[in-house]
Amino acid sequence: MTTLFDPVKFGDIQLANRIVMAPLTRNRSPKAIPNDLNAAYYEQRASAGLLITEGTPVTQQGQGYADVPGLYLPEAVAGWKKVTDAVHKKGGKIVTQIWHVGRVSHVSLQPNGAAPVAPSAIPAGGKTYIIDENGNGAFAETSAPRALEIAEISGIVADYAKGARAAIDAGFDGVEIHGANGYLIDQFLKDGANQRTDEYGGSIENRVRFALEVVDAVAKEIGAGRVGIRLSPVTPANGITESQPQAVFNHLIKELGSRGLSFIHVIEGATGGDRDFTQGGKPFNYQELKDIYRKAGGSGAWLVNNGYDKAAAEQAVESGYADAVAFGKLFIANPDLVERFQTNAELNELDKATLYGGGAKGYTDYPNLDTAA
Ligand SMILES: C=C(C(=O)O)c1ccccc1
Repeated sequence: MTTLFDPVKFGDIQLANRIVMAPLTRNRSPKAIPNDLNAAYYEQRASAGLLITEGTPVTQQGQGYADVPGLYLPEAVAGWKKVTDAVHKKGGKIVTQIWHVGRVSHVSLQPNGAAPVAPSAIPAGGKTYIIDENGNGAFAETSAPRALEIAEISGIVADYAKGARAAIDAGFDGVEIHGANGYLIDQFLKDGANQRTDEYGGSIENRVRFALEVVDAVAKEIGAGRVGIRLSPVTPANGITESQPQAVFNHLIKELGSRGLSFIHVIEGATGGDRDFTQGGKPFNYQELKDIYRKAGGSGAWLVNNGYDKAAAEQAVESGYADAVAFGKLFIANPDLVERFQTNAELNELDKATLYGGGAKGYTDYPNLDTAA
């Protein structure tokens, strides 16, 4: 019987175990440049089967929060090299999550203070994290977006491919395309954010077009076996809504089945919240989604996430439903989560006050079993 501690292949990427660190924004890379503290943080967690870094914008236009690391400056690629070198020296594997926030941004973060872009001029609502006029981190309402002109879209698709190339140049083992949590790709997928009347809006076939163009461009650039995608069919994150999520994601996953991807990463329920949350008036069927993917020829690893503990993760893998499980908050507080699971050791408590922004406190100062002894 397969267990969490057995190796697994994510396309071209070989994992030593099936315990994955989920992407986690931590806002500790001033000027969007990864630094030595970031390298230490990821190195501490290198025993994961796979590290998926925090969301990494492919352009400044794709940046939605202050102090997140990017992939669009040469200094940032050099900064990421420190991270990948440190993780690889520990025998770890690491991919970066390539990201464009779309409407979830603020004019102070955008090139020339411009409006954020989106499929349609529909605000996300909610807040984002900026650096205020006094140089302090602060939460601010997201700015009203403008609708992308159709002529702009191919350029953004190319930006993802450039970002993926930069990721490989920075030493990453691959990329995860951020297609979840109400950001740009999710905005195109869902009818609450996408009310376009051209070939990128209206029908389900049109609304998945942008996601598939990004997948194809990134796979062409770095090889499909190094490309995963994160999806969140029913999350309400960042004000996103969809009236028929099962139909949208069944169609998308069928299209992804023929593309030879490394992995499919699915957030079940509301991101960071209720696993049973749904949209469209009926429960979402995740098993159906996976079955359609496999039936369509999808051989990528099936990675699940959101609120799993060790027992639930073991059940998901041992039953054959999931190939691996991603853990977010547990990896923040437990750098050696794999060893703690293996030895049934007590887990560190998460300090919620230090999740975003700041320095080593609540970032690189969580004890591992050796230091705690
Ligand atoms: C990248 C994020 C996501 O996917 O939700 C994110 C961004 C800011 C805070 C928490 C999470």
